[in-house]
Amino acid sequence: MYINTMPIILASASPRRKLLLEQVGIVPKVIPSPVEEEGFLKDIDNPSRIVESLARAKAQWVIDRTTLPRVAVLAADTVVTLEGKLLGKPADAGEARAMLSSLSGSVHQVWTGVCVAVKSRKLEMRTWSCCTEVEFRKISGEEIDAYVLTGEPFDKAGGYGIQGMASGFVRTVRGSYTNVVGLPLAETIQTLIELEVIRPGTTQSLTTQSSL
Ligand SMILES: Cc1cn([C@H]2C[C@H](O)[C@@H](COP(=O)(O)OP(=O)(O)OP(=O)(O)O)O2)c(=O)[nH]c1=O
Repeated sequence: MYINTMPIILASASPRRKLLLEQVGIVPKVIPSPVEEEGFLKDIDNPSRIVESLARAKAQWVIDRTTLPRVAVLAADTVVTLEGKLLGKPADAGEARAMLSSLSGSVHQVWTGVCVAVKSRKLEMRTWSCCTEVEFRKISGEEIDAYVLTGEPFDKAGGYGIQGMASGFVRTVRGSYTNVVGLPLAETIQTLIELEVIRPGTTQSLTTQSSL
């Protein structure tokens, strides 16, 4: 239900971010950015600054390499915080189990930073972040073991996917749901419209009728 006014590059390998955009009719080209999180994680007391800096760096990496005269680049980064501790992606099963048991029976925050960079005659960059509070019910050690065995935790901040089998762990969500999945969709669409990257409309014929 949106028409691109210029090519959109998604600077992210996350299949979830691509799916969220496609769900509303925005079809991006994907060019993942190899920006690593390590150098950005020092500012532990300021998760919004961490995810915003990472999103901006991912977008900048792609902008620096594109030769297209008019293009929009969209990048994002997601982290989880629990009582001031930052949780990225678990490196192994032990770390995934530890993350999930720390999330059990408590409330944590999911932060996503987003950067939209539009290159035409000049470069305009907008960066912001969103925070959602997620409450997990108490989950048993057996449930954690079984969940880790599915493999779902490994490419996800905090070691879980709210859109997947961990949906049964979630008691409440306060804030944007799509922010938890990796891209706050309402704010992203709003920004893309404001920067004239997309506009409402459809390329499909409205006169198509089924023949009876
Ligand atoms: C909390 C949570 C995170 N996630 C995902 C969103 C992100 O893809 C991932 C966090 O990792 P990110 O580093 O933000 O993104 P990525 O490595 O998948 O992709 P890229 O760096 O190329 O942009 O965790 C879920 O899919 N569901 C959830 O419930």
